[in-house]
Amino acid sequence: MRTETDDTLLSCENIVKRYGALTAVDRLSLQVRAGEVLGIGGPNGAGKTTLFDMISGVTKATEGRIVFKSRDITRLPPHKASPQGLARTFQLNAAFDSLSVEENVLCSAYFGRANILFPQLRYPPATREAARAALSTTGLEAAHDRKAGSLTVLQRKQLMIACALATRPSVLLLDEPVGGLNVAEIDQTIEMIDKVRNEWPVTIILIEHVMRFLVALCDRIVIMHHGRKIYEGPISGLAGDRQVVEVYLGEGAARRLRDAAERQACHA
Ligand SMILES: Nc1ncnc2c1ncn2[C@@H]1O[C@H](COP(=O)(O)OP(=O)(O)OP(=O)(O)O)[C@@H](O)[C@H]1O
Repeated sequence: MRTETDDTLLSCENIVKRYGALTAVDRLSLQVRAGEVLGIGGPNGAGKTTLFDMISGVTKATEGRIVFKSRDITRLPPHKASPQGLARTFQLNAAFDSLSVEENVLCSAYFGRANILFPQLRYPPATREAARAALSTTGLEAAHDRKAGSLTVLQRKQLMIACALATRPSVLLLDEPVGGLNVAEIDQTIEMIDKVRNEWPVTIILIEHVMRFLVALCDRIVIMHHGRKIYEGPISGLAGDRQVVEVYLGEGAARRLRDAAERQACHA
């Protein structure tokens, strides 16, 4: 069933990804509206990263169609998807360790923008401005000349987000942005994503297991299991969904989630 509306920015239509006999994503359909923050959850191996891989062109869908800004992007490779307005981060560090923070962000801002392998000695002013704004939003300005290899885990995650932002995306895909961070760092990242929302005209899709992060930021959530969508709706409905509790949350997490959603509603 198509539920596309006028403000649909990205649409996945019955997409499938098979790796040999394994079906990692199984006829998944999804619409993302301009301006929303959509969370994607689900157990390990559910197909969440594979979904991001297909949208960002890192891997090609076996079947189905991905439409972005009314254009079929199903077969676009990453260097062509990026200038269209799609950017992503990865679960693990994806920076050039021997380059500085600023050089990493400049490389990203330039990615896919010109038909030459190496930029001129001087980047165009628009590239420099995008890099500067991305460093400012992510709080990395003071670390701009540090080598990426010397950064803390939190700073590396901030750098991946800065690199993605510098491409000036319409849709930003964040793959486990707080995985491995402590509570204070998770709170700092929530503040940063809020800042991204306020300062950049961007729609965000994020994969995360940390429920308080999802509760704080997401307008809507999709839960995947064995490559399929088993839940789509508000976070407040998750703890009452029997299948989600059974295959993903468990009773304890469902209770904590209910409490967190109530606290969030009180503060809203
Ligand atoms: N390149 C690949 N070749 C073969 N199988 C793959 C490949 N990439 C992913 N898979 C398999 O596809 C399934 C879905 O993997 P995926 O990484 O998308 O899950 P996930 O929901 O992101 O899991 P996690 O929460 O652990 O990151 C898994 O069984 C995984 O082993």
